[in-house]
Amino acid sequence: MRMWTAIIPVKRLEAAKTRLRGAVPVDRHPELALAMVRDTAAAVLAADTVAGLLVVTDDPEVGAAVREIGARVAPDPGGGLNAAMRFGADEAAGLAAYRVVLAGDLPALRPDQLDDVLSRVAGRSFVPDAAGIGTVLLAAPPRQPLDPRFGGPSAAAHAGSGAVALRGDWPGLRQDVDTAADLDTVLTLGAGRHTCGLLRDLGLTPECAPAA
Ligand SMILES: Nc1nc2c(ncn2[C@@H]2O[C@H](COP(=O)(O)OP(=O)(O)OP(=O)(O)O)[C@@H](O)[C@H]2O)c(=O)[nH]1
Ligand SMILES: C=C(OP(=O)(O)O)C(=O)O
Repeated sequence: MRMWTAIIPVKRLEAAKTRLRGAVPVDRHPELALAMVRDTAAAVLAADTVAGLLVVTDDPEVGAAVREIGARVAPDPGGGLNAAMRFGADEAAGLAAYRVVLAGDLPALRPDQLDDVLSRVAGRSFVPDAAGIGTVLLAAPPRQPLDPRFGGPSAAAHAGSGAVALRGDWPGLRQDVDTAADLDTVLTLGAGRHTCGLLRDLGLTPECAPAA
């Protein structure tokens, strides 16, 4: 089986998920951002096709949480999301590896969905988000630069740059959480245990992913 190095960029928690503010009480907001990162990272590390996970972040709490489950941490180079992805994939992981970059806000991701996607990758490829506008995953085979074009209508930008769009039945993978409405959808898809636990603590009744 082809083994992938996964990369997840994560902003500092105090600056993260601004469009999601108000979905939970303000004092729990950083905790929600962290819970989503932890669930995304755990699902990635549980995938059979993934050999290792590198998280690009300057946030000490995120760094400690993902190290605890076996991820490596690289510092944020500055310059925004695409710079962090490029650094993680092309420099820290290195061009010799199979590299896949994912957003850190996929709390309903399931390992088998990631395995299914990665088993289909031939050249540089991406998975559009649930709305078909953004991107949740970009993969590059060895020797091919990642060339990330995240931000705004990035699905069109990735297609325009020659990446292949992969489509399949991967609802957890495709559901990133940018807004309160996205969080509602995740409640029905089944969030991972950290996000689920936090939401339950807040009195909500989320569907939860089966224990790994
Ligand atoms: N390391 C790093 N990660 C980033 C940066 N900007 C965004 N990310 C991460 O990239 C992923 C997708 O980003 P967004 O969905 O736009 O998340 P966000 O920037 O926290 O959300 P908004 O504030 O609502 O725009 C998340 O895992 C973010 O934490 C950055 O400058 N550096
Ligand atoms: C950065 C992106 O995501 P979001 O819309 O979740 O910020 C993107 O899809 O390119």
